[in-house]
Amino acid sequence: MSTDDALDAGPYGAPDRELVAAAADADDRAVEGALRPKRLDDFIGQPRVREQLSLVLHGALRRGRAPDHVLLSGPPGLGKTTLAMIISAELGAPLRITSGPAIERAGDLAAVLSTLSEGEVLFLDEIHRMARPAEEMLYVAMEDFRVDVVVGKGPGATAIPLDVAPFTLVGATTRAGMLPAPLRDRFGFVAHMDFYEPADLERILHRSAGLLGVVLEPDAGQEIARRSRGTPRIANRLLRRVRDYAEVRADGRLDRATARAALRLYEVDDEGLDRLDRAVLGALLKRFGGGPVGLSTLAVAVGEESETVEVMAEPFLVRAGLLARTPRGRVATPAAWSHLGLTPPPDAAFAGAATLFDEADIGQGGRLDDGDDEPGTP
Ligand SMILES: Nc1ncnc2c1ncn2[C@@H]1O[C@H](COP(=O)(O)OP(=O)(O)OP(=O)(O)O)[C@@H](O)[C@H]1O
Repeated sequence: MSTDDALDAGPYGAPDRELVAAAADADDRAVEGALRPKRLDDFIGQPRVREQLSLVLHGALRRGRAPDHVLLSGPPGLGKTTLAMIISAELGAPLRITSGPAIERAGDLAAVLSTLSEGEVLFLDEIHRMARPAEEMLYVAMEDFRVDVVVGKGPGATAIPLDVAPFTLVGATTRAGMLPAPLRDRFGFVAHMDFYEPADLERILHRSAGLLGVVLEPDAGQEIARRSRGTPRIANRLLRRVRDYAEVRADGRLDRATARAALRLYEVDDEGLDRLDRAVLGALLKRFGGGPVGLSTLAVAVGEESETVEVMAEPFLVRAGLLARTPRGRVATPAAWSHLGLTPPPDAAFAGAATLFDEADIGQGGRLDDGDDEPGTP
């Protein structure tokens, strides 16, 4: 098997997206649910978001009113769903969960909104993927607690206004830049969630190990945290894989040697890069000489959707200082070349020479020209 094949294949020869994919198998999802912190005090890391949110919630509780609508934005697996559940728990209010892709028509949203009870928290995951007509209905509902249901078609169509009980919308998005401004502006509080520090991930891992009933040795915790791409979901998932390895192949102890061996088996490298990250970097360096190259060209080269590369791989690669988004396309940094053990050609474009963008744009869907229309892009 060539190195590239090895990158493309999982431990059993099948494509291995398990460690990074947002969709875990049913078992993993059940465990993931059990590991969620239930109250704001148990939520580790993100101190700014926690403090700001705490003020929003406690201010509303003191006034006895529903709090402002909340938008949570950031890369997958950082705890947006967990925070939505915490908001409902802190308010002592019921939680209704739906998602943008499930709302294909305005009528789907009207059905949800018209059955909300007073004070209910509505969690709308992937809010940027909701149908346009539903978005317009949502603006009105957020502001006036009313929906206009249109009956009939053409000139005879009439809008029947329906009252909606005062509710709190918690929207979550990996691409805040894709939300139309009128929708974004109707959120009273926007929380930008950032990747976690390794020390916070270590605390999350020890808490999770306690809940799973296993003893995680401190240096193993450090090792897993360092390779978790700043993401609690990945940290918890790696912990479960290390536990499997310890139980099946070793003496059951979750120590550093076992953690290292398990992570090697699952193709998580020293910096936490997984198969998709390395495939993206590999294509950028080996096929496009380090860039600049457009996002969709890069995505085709690794056999993925542009959105998968943009949401799942890029934010971390940017954060790790391996890739930069520039107006002309994606560019590898010198660190990317050395990470893959390659020597840059003398004419390689380096990110340092290009205009860099604020990290807040990355993963929030900040619209940059991805350079796809650039003449000469392969
Ligand atoms: N701050 C935290 N402290 C402890 N555990 C956390 C924290 N944040 C997230 N987790 C854990 O990480 C897992 C993923 O979190 P969650 O599902 O809330 O992420 P998400 O941002 O909603 O992801 P997605 O956008 O992919 O749905 C959960 O099982 C939860 O246990």
